[in-house]
Amino acid sequence: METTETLVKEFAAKTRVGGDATAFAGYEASSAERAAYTSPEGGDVHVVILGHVDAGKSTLSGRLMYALKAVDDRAMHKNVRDSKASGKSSFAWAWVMDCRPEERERGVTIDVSMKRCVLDGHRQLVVLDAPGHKDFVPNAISGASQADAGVLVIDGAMGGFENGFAATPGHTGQTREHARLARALGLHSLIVVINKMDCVEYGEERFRFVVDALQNFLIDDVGFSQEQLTFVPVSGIEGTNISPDDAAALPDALASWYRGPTLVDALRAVKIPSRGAPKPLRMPIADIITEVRSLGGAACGGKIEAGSLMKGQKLLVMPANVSATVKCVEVDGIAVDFAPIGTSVDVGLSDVDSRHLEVGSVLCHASHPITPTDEIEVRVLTTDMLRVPLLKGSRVVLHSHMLACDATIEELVAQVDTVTGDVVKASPRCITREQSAILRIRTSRNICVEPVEISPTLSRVTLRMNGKTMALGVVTAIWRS
Ligand SMILES: Nc1nc2c(ncn2[C@@H]2O[C@H](COP(=O)(O)OP(=O)(O)OP(=O)(O)O)[C@@H](O)[C@H]2O)c(=O)[nH]1
Repeated sequence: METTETLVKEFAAKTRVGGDATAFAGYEASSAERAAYTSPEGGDVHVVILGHVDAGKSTLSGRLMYALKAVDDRAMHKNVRDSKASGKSSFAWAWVMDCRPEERERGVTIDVSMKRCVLDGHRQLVVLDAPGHKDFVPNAISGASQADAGVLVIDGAMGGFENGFAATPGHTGQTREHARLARALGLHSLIVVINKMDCVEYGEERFRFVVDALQNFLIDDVGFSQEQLTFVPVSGIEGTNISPDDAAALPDALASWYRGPTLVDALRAVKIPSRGAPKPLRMPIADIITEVRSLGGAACGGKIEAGSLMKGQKLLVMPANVSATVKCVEVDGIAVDFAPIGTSVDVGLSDVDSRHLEVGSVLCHASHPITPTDEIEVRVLTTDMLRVPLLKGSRVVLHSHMLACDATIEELVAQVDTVTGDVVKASPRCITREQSAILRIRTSRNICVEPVEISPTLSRVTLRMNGKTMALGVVTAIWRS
């Protein structure tokens, strides 16, 4: 067993690596990579659908897929027929996304499902439908960590919004938790969909009531700016206000007062911010693929968060630190020679044992790999779900991109001001709810994360305890052994 003394000795031998703009000074990007980094369109738009359980996320995602022609009439007729036969006809649209037998049986989303369609002339939309149930929040986190923008679905029916937004001891609606996740995981914009408007006769008063309450919370408590938010009233079940192509079908009760965008208009307006200078390949593994024959024996899927992937390229799988060669790259089942930053891909690898591929590992540029670590410094904001103060020695589950790992808080470095980041108290004895803090954390195994100055996406962390999200933030430094 490790004693405190051995841990201190071990820690003293490590080197702190903070953010450094010159980290990849020697990296020479290819011209195709540079072009992808400066493209005004910025590649695929990844959107995560979040919200309280039963808010209507899967139904809405199904409608969206249909409106954008990713599901045809035949497939929809089959869903209607099959859902009716199993006595679950109200879930026909949700079944477009919820494909697992267990999900269909229980009428709940368990894992994130991903579907792709054409958003406009040039861009693809990748929809990640996240589960709303509190037991599956880790899956919602991994969905949100791949996304550029979020759609927060609110049940607008009387009592529905109130239930999802509740914040009483013993019952916290997932609306609050998901909104905080969306912000902490760095989503650039949030489309807030007020769903089930058919249940309130498309009334303006109800829409305004829900928007006012949410706007105050999202701006004052969560930290979104007004410009990052768009509010859209819809009915997923009736297909109302989903796409501009259906504009003629707006019910009079809504058309009489609503002049804003449809959901598809709001999605088309999502802009991907500038990506800065090209960086070496980073692709966190989101899933291991076993059944797609064209990809071969060692294959995985994920989103390229930095750099690019090319057929024939040599790379390193970290933290295992084993090399591999890219045998093939597929985008939506179609083989490509090159895939740039921001693309969700399936990759077949050769010269590697598939046992080295794990969800949460990262495919890296062969000469500029990520540094694995088991000691990190994070700057976090604790949530109102933190009931027991954080202490030195508190055990948590750390989530970052696709990985989840047991971890221990080794040191409360400082309590800092939530707005300015200035140190309020060095080495505090404890950290309570809704406080900002710098913590040193030791993970139970080597993980791949990067300081926020180097990678905004691979630095985001969520700390959970007893199934609740109790702190959200970013990695500020790692220690190299
Ligand atoms: N009246 C009405 N019912 C809706 C609407 N959208 C969804 N529902 C119903 O709400 C229930 C839940 O819908 P889902 O789409 O499965 O909800 P969800 O948010 O994806 O559920 P989880 O992923 O399990 O959290 C189903 O019975 C739907 O038919 C709507 O716009 N109006």
